[in-house]
Amino acid sequence: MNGRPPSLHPTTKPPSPPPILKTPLLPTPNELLLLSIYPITLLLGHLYSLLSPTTRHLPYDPVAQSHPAAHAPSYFARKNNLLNLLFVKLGWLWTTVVLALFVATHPRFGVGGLAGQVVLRWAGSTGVWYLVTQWCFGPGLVDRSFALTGGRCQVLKDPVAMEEMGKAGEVFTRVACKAAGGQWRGGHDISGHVFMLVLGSAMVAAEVAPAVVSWVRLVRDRNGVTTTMGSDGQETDDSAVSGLGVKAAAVYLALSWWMLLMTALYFHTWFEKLTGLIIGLAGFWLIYYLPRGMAPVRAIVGMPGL
Ligand SMILES: CCCCCCCC/C=C\CCCCCCCC(=O)SCCNC(=O)CCNC(=O)[C@H](O)C(C)(C)COP(=O)(O)OP(=O)(O)OC[C@H]1O[C@@H](n2cnc3c(N)ncnc32)[C@H](O)[C@@H]1OP(=O)(O)O
Repeated sequence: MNGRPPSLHPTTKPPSPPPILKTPLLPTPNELLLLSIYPITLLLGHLYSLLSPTTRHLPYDPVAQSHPAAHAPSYFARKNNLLNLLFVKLGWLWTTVVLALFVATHPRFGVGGLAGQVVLRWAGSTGVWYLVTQWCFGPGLVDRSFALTGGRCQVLKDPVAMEEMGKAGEVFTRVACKAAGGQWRGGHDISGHVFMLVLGSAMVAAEVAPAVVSWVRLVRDRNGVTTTMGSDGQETDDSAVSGLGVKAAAVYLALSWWMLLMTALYFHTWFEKLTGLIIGLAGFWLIYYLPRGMAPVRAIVGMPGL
């Protein structure tokens, strides 16, 4: 002890908090919160299906990826439910229609090359969807990965056709297999529903969210009677941010979430849904995050809301 009282103003600085990893290539905390809706929906839906007394004892057909129709626990557990046939099976068409409606009805796309940049981002996402589900220099990636993991089309009704296919060692598609009266079995079947619902809804949300955020800001400003100006200083028109395009997008996003939940509840194994989610998010990252960190690419495709 030197008899001196301890200083009230220590000269050494308190340790600074660890630096937060900030990179344009990763989602911001708010974006992460929104994106977490996908894994949470899949996880809770799947857990419910394992625990629920109504579904857990029902027979499940791993080849059809569903409960047999006679034992379907609900209308949405049947493949021929109307939302599946009209909304998901034509899902990319609806994604395109909703995005086009948004661009056509929102005034911010009237000037500059903004609409062109949305079309470029749409084209990128469409390319990803096409390569994964439809065609990738032959069968799409979903069908290729099925064949690579040991899957084959078994044409049970026609042994000759089956032998021919076996000899050719062809990569068949699920659609062609079903059309030939066969069963697509034995491989890892990435959930196309999860992939497409995640990629399409994330794209629509990313494009439309900035307009809704500016609308929320406008309402808040009005409540405080401060201003009716939008973020760009122009007078903001309510219909521009809550108009037909935004309403269509809201309906589209609600239906996408519902069908994702239904897939989580009644279809596919957990791993097949997980791989659908990972590929869907990877596709979204490729089109919406990678360009953020590459200035020349960003200058061409832009970013939603900027
Ligand atoms: C700002 C934009 C402006 C644009 C301006 C354009 C300018 C350029 C100018 C000019 C160009 C114009 C060009 C436009 C073109 C646009 C692109 C199109 O629209 S193309 C046409 C539309 N086609 C689609 O949309 C197909 C979408 N569907 C698919 O891709 C597949 O069906 C997919 C990926 C959704 C699913 O494939 P799975 O159903 O075969 O496979 P799994 O998801 O693994 O499911 C396995 C089984 O489980 C059932 N299942 C799974 N989840 C289910 C659920 N929730 N409910 C019921 N069944 C479920 C399924 O039904 C399936 O059964 P089971 O094979 O049918 O027997």
